Amino acid sequence: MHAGTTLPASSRPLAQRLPVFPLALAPGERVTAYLHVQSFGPLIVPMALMDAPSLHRQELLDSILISLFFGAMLVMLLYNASLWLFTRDRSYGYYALYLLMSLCYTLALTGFGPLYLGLDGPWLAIRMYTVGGTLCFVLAGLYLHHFLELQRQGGWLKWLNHASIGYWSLTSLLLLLAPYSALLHLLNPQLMSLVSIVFGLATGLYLWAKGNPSAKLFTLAWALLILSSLACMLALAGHLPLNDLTLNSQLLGMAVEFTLLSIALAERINRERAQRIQAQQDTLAYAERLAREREEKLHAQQQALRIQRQTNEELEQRVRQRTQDLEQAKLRLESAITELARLSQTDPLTELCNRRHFDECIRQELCRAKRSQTPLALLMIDIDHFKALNDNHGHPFGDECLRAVAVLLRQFSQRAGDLAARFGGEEFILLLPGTHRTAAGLLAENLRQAIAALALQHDGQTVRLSASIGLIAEVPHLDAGVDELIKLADAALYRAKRAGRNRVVDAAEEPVDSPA
Ligand SMILES: Nc1nc2c(ncn2[C@@H]2O[C@H](COP(=O)(O)OP(=O)(O)OP(=O)(O)O)[C@@H](O)[C@H]2O)c(=O)[nH]1
Repeated sequence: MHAGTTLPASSRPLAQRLPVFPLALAPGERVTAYLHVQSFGPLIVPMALMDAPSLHRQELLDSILISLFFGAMLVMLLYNASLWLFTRDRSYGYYALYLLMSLCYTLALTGFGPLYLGLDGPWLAIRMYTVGGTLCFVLAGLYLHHFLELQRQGGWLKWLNHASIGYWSLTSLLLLLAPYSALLHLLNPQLMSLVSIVFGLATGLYLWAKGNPSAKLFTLAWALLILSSLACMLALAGHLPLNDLTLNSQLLGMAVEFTLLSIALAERINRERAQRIQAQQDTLAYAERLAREREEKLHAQQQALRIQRQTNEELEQRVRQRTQDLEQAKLRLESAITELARLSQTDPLTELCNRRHFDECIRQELCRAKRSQTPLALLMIDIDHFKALNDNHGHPFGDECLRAVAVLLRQFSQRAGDLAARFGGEEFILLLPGTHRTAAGLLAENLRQAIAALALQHDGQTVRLSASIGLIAEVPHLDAGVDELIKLADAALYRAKRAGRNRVVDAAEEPVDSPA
């Protein structure tokens, strides 16, 4: 009879997952049975002789326990595979694959795969066990790399793990192609398993000590797997009692390891979620702070703008005010200048033109008269006996008389271009451009009469004035000068004085009129 996992179930004497050989014995019969054992790897051969009901009871119990184990594995596998699908976090993907490979390995180890899933036949049964086991190390290494973030740790840890992954990948490939027995001495997988397991534990402990939050549960899970595997190995070596517990301790350890690793992943999800929430809160707080700062900046800018606008308005207002002040000052200055100019041209007592202004005007009028060859008349008026008047009635009254004569002079010089000026003392001069001799003589006579008609009151007395007038009126010849003109008028005046005063004398002839 032949039995074993490498045989199809149909070729086995009994369709059992473990090698079972039926023995039909009569009561009290003695038989000698020989068992030839051949294995491609380590094999436990716990021999037992039991009747059919006991075998079925035992098998049922084993199947329930192992099925529970597979069920738990399957649930965790699906759970982690779905987590990977939704999160795309490679830790979940590698862990799900790790569970899948562990499932293959344990299916082969327990004999469930070849028996119930039809995964029998020497090639497949052996590969499920060997390649499933080595791929477990590959995926455990990848899981370790991502779950404990060895990339971030860098250095020797990362490279040792890479080396372990490389070794187990190569072994998996070779085991797919070559028989296990041929590679056994070359690859020494038992020793390398021990090295990898110890490396995993050391890595977990090291990172736990460094404060990696995921390392704690990982280390616990890994340590439990090692302890359970150790218990199984010690039981097999005869150092511990070989019973159902020690025999299946590795499976138990794996179940606890898977559970702890799942919890570790769940804890990581929770931690990462908390970190995400914290990060979101931080981001929110940061965004709020930014918004607040921006608002404050905006407010400050608006305030600065308002202040600037206010300052500008104030400045403009001040500039406007200052411009108005300047305009007014300019106007005042101009009027002051005008007033000054007027004052500089005006005799303060009589408010007629003064001598200086008269000199300027007569020069211009003389030029114009020469250019246009029009007549220019000049009247020199001197109040008679003014000294006596001053002496008799006082100087202030003399001033009043001068002002009264000035009023008359203004009345007699109304045409455009006419100019009445105080020539000095009690002497006045009247410039009449464009006035012919006859008209000038007539005007001089009327003026004389008007002066003579003045009746000024002083101390209850009526004071009368008279004036002598020298007149010249002619179209000036081209060489004529102002001095010459004045001299001629003055000479006529002198003659009027000499002739008895209160009269008009034309420079060109004898006096035109004399008092009666
Ligand atoms: N009140 C007053 N008297 C003045 C002013 N200017 C000159 N006089 C006086 O006028 C007088 C002029 O006298 P005179 O030059 O001798 O001439 P007059 O007495 O008028 O004699 P005749 O001209 O010859 O008729 C002087 O006594 C001056 O003091 C003035 O602004 N106000």
